[in-house]
Amino acid sequence: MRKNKNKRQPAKRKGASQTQNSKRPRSDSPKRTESPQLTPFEIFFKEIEKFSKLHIKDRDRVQEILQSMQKAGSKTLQVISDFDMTLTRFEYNGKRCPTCHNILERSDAISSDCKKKLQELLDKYYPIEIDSTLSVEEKLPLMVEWWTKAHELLVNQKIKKAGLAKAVKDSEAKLRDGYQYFFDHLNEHSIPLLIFSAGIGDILEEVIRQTEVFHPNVKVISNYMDFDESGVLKAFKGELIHIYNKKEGALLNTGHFQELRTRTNVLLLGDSLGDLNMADGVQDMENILKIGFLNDKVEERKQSYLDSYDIVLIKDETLDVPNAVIRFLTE
Ligand SMILES: Nc1ccn([C@@H]2O[C@H](COP(=O)(O)O)[C@@H](O)[C@H]2O)c(=O)n1
Repeated sequence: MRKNKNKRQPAKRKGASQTQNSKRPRSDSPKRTESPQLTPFEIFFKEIEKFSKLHIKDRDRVQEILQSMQKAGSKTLQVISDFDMTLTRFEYNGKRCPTCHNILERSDAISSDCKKKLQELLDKYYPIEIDSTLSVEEKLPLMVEWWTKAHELLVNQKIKKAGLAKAVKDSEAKLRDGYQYFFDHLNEHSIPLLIFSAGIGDILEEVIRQTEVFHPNVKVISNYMDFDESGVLKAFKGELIHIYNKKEGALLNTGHFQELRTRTNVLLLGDSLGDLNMADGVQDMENILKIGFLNDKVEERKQSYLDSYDIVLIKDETLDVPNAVIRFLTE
C-alpha cells in the first residue's frame, strides 16, 4: 500500500460547463456570462455537473434533499460509507485494485495452494455478485457460501496478526483520489464517518492507518478476525457481514446509531445495491442522499443504479463528487 500523494481538493466553483447530464436548458449564446443571482445550490450544481461521470435521474429530488440537509446544518450530518471499491479504487493503470480479502489472500501469509483455491472462489462467485439477471434472493445464499468458504480457508492458514501490516504495506490497495480531503474535512468538522464493510475489518483499519486518515471520527463495522493468545487467527468474530445483509448488521449496532441520534441527515456512499441498507439503523432519519459508484458491468446495471441511488458515478476513480457535496453541506 503506497501512500497516495494525491491531496486533490474539490474544484473551485467557477466557470463550470454544462454536461449532457444537466436537465437545465443550455444557453446558445457563447457570450452569456454567469448570473450573479445564482443560489448556493445552483453554484454547487454547476460545479458537480462538469463531471462527465456523474449521472442523476432526478435533479429536483437531489436539490430538495441537499437544500434541506444544508439548512439543517453540519451538526445534523453523518456519513455512512462502504469501503471496498467505494472508498478504495476499483482500477489503477488498467489493473484491478484489491479488496480487503484480496490484500490478505495475495499476501505471503497465504500458501500458494490456498491462493489458488481462493482465486477459484473469486472466479466463481464475483460474477454472481455483479450479475444483474439474478435477484438478491438468488444471490444471497451463494454470497454466504463464498464468504464462509473463504474465511474457512483463511483460518486454516494460521495467519499471524503481526503480519497484517506487512500484507497491507506490500499490497496494491489505493484509496480513491481525493481521499485526503474527504477524511480530513469530515474530521475537522466533527462529522461522524461510519465505514460499513463486508470486507475484513483488521485489514481495512490497517489501510486507513497506513494512509494516516484513521481519525477519531471514524467508526468501522466489518468482519473482524479473532486471534488466539499467541496472535494466530482462530476464527472470525460475531455475525458474518456479506454484501446483502448490511441491514441486519446495521440493526445489530443500535448503540452506535443511538449515540448519533441527533444526526438525522445522512450521506451514504456505496458500490452495490446491498449498500443501500447501511443506513437502516439510523434513528429518526430526515434526509438521505445516496451516492453510488458503478464500477463494473456498467450497461447492464446502470438503470438499477439510477433508480436506487440519487447520484451515480460511472467508472469514476475519485471522491470529487462526495467531496463537493460535503463541502456544500459544511459551508
Ligand atoms: N472472499 C471474498 C469475499 C468478498 N470479496 C469482495 O469484498 C467486497 C465486500 O466489501 P465491501 O467493503 O464492499 O462491503 C465485495 O464487493 C466482494 O467482491 C472478496 O474480494 N473476496
